[in-house]
Amino acid sequence: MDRFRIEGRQLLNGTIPVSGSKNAALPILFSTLLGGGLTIGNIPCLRDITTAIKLLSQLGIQAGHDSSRAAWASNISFSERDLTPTEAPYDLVRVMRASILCLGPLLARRKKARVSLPGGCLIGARPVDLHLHALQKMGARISIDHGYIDASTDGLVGCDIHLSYPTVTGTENILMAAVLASGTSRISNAAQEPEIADLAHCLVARGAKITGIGSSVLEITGVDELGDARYDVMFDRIEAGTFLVAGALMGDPLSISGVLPDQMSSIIATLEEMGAEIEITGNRITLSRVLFPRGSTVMTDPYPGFPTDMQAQILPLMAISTGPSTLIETVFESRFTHVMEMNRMGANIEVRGSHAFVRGECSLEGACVMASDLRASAGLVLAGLVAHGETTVQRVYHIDRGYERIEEKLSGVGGKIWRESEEV
Ligand SMILES: CC(=O)N[C@H]1[C@@H](OP(=O)(O)OP(=O)(O)OC[C@H]2O[C@@H](n3ccc(=O)[nH]c3=O)[C@H](O)[C@@H]2O)O[C@H](CO)[C@@H](O)[C@@H]1O
Ligand SMILES: C=C(OP(=O)(O)O)C(=O)O
Repeated sequence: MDRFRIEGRQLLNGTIPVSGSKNAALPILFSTLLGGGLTIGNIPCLRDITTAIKLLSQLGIQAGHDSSRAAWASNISFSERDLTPTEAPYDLVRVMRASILCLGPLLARRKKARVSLPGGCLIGARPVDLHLHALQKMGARISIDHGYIDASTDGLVGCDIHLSYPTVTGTENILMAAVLASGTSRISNAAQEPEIADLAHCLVARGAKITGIGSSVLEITGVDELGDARYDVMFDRIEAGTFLVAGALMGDPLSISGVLPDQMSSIIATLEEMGAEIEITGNRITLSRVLFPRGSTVMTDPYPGFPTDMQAQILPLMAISTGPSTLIETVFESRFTHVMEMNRMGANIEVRGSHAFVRGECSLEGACVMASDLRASAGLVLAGLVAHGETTVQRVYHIDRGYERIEEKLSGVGGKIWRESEEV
């Protein structure tokens, strides 16, 4: 197990290139189960991506290279080798919930799937009932057996699906299933996250018929098969937002490059409200540290709202602000595990239900803290960057799920952050 050691209060100056998006790359990777050959570019080197490629290989999808870290390439070609396997086992689903994304494609292409139930996690219960109801409506027979979703069909049939909540992976699973279903499907109240549009554009490039991309109503007319294509994954909005907060904390100035600023408006607006002066030039965003950040009220929401995947990262800025802030988490019921650790660094945050009340005016101090999930880890790294003295963030395997070489990217702009092996 690795940990990060961070020497705080170093000014960050320069440009950080933003990597390909984890949450766009994963559904695109699982879409290879729909058939056809696909070369994917701009794939980030992340633990979740290697897990996905391992699962795909067990499901008969061949990656055109050795996907180990040492031999990593950001362009990888995928092709179908064997259409018989249909099981996503617990040991892989357990380490990555997004494995549920193989359910829709497997059912559509192979008419059968056995996928371990992902179960709850530290950020909330995270059921998949909306995925299952929609697939049942399309003609899947589904039962739960010893912790596994057992699904089969004689052929999926397009239909109207209204989602009672705009679930992200739910929308992606249904979209992928509908692409090979017979007839037309209409998904209303679909999630509108840009990563879903990225998946849809990739499917269209392979011959899928989808309209309404980027909106809350998707219409899909099924096709018999998908063709070959090459597709580059979009930038990671959450990685980009994380570095923007680093800029607001310690930028001198700090830029991020390779982004579409329009897709980051809620994060940019929040930072501006807190006092950041943000300059946007093409696909680059620049800001400097905010000497006296203002407190704010931020509520997480589905896109285009403020992303829940950014709430742990905005907290250190709130903690040092000149006035109080309130952070309201509406997407997941228990996504505040980082608060206790931030309080150990001197923050003054009180959680009551879905609300975190941040007193502000704190001077954060380095401490030994423990990461409990992916974004919690990122929030603790940011707290370490602005804290006085040394911070140690333990269990950084969480951050390796979703941030590509974060310590190298931060060191490259002047941060003092080192990866060390943790003694167990
Ligand atoms: C791999 C990926 O893209 N992960 C993202 C995806 O997760 P994920 O797709 O799991 O998140 P959802 O949008 O599905 O979940 C949002 C809310 O809906 C609830 N829900 C969801 C499905 C369902 O069948 N029933 C149900 O009740 C969940 O418990 C949660 O409270 O979107 C989240 C919300 O933006 C992000 O935090 C995750 O980073
Ligand atoms: C919660 C996240 O990922 P996942 O849905 O894969 O757990 C995340 O990216 O912050």
